[in-house]
Amino acid sequence: MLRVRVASQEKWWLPLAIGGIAIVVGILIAVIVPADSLFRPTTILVASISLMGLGVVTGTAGMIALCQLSFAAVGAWIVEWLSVNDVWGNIFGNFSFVVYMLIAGVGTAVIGVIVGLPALRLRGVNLAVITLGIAAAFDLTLQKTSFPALVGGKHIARPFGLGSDFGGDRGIFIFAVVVTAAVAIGVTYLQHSRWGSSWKSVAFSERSTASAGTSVQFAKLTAFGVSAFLGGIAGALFDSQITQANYSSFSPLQSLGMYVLSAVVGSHLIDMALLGGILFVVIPWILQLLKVPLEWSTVVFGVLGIQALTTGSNLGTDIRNAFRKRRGKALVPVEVGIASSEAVAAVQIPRGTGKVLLEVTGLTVAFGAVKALTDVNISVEEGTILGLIGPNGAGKSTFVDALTGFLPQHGGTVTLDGISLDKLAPNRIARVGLRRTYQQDRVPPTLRVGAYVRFVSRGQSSPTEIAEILQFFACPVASTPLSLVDVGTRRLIEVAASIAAKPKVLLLDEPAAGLSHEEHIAFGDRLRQVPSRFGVTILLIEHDLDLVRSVCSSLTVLNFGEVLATGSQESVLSNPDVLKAYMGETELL
Ligand SMILES: Nc1ncnc2c1ncn2[C@@H]1O[C@H](COP(=O)(O)OP(=O)(O)OP(=O)(O)O)[C@@H](O)[C@H]1O
Repeated sequence: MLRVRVASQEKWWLPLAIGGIAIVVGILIAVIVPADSLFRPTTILVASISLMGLGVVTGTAGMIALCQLSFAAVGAWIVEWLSVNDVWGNIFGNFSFVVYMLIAGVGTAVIGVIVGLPALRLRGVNLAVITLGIAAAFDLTLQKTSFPALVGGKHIARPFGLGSDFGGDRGIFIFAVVVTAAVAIGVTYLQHSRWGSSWKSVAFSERSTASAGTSVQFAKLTAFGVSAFLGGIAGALFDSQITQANYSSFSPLQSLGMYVLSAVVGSHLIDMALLGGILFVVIPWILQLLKVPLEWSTVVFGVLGIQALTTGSNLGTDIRNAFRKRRGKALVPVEVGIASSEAVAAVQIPRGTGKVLLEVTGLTVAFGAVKALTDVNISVEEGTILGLIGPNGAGKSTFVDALTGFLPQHGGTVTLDGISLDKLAPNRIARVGLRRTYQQDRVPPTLRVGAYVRFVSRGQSSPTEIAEILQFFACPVASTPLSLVDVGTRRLIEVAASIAAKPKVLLLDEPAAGLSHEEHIAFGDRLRQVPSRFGVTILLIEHDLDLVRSVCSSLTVLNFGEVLATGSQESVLSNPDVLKAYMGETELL
């Protein structure tokens, strides 16, 4: 289910308030500015809506889509067909255009989801080529078939019975203001919803998105669907303005220009989408005034695009960072502050309940000729912390990948609390109750701490519980942007978020990497409490043997992909084979 929640609980009303103010300002502009000067401002709003859609799929979800104006064309086509045939005019009267516009949005969203299907397999340039190809195909089709109003030699009726005179232009502008404000409010809430978090997560790491229990396919397709919906609404609104569409308004080249603008300004930010809308209309207009051929606007957009894509930044983020700097809130590492206390240090190494929760039997993984794991058998007892150690390349991370569904071709079986995980996709495995963290940083910096933890925990913990877990691991408060947090702390937040998901078993892949030795000890003190305090059983992969000694109920050693020893800490760490396997590292033992 889609749950909407803005970053700061107290400020859920803010987008509504800003939207309301924007509508009032828009009406004032409509009253003050002569009606015959409102055509371009209306087009700016239409372009802004289209850019907000592009901001979702490109700026937020990180996918290249070069067919946004094709979506607008689809929206315009649907609205024209419904209007020309006056399908429900007698039912909805003056409001029928609004109904047609919504239908156009939904219809275009369906097309958007279909167009988004290649994105499930393709990325980067390949996806760009496909979406540009789709734009070209739409363009050719529209050239051949044209729009219903043009074909019938008609103009569609404007909404609310507005005429095509200047008074009507004023009304259309006010209508466009209201629609733009509604879209901006909707996009803002969506960006802060679970969908929005999944888009930001998938842009940063598809693997960690799946590990958080979210379907990568769903995240990508919803981004395409929402983007196309907004494209369709923009197209329909444009039609209400011009009353008869022509294919030349939706060319692939203009879609390309719009993509570039979106990247340059950062149109996932609402104010920047508005700025993009202004540039989209004003640049060709200035060229027209200067009597420069309009095609040159494409060159201007191209130059801006090269600048944006090569620097990897956008105007919106740069402006916000500059403001932060001015207000003394520049990018500074947030202090971790995780420290040992005597009370915490006194907590004993956890003892299990005797029940086997995770059972791995005969796990075998080969990468071509390299046998990464051979017939590995491991069982993890409920309520314990099992340490999985071994030299570099022993197969520890491969073990975690295989268990969590990222190596589906593995041999052997894995059961969690009696449920077979063998045929399940990574996001299903996470939902069944086997979670993992990563050796590399996979925490999306575009989210805030609280939004990230809510996204990963999938509603398993209340806001109070989340605040408690964050405090327990000395993580920054929920409102902190993750981009301000150093990598070591981000890994702690990843652990805290995974615990907030209340999995049955959590696989931690070197969770303390990036922390100082003292922080390692303090982290170990917290970790020891996790099984009893949060009911989460842990399998810990760790090179720091001080940490391993301080938390693990038992140990398993992997070497060359095979289990070398398993049992209590004392028996394993004094095993001569283990000492030999570590060789140069024996002083560690
Ligand atoms: N995608 C892959 N393709 C080919 N070989 C791989 C792949 N992933 C891992 N391996 C090989 O499998 C073996 C086990 O690697 P793995 O990363 O699981 O070890 P590890 O114990 O986690 O090492 P480290 O402690 O350095 O993280 C190594 O020989 C590695 O080179």
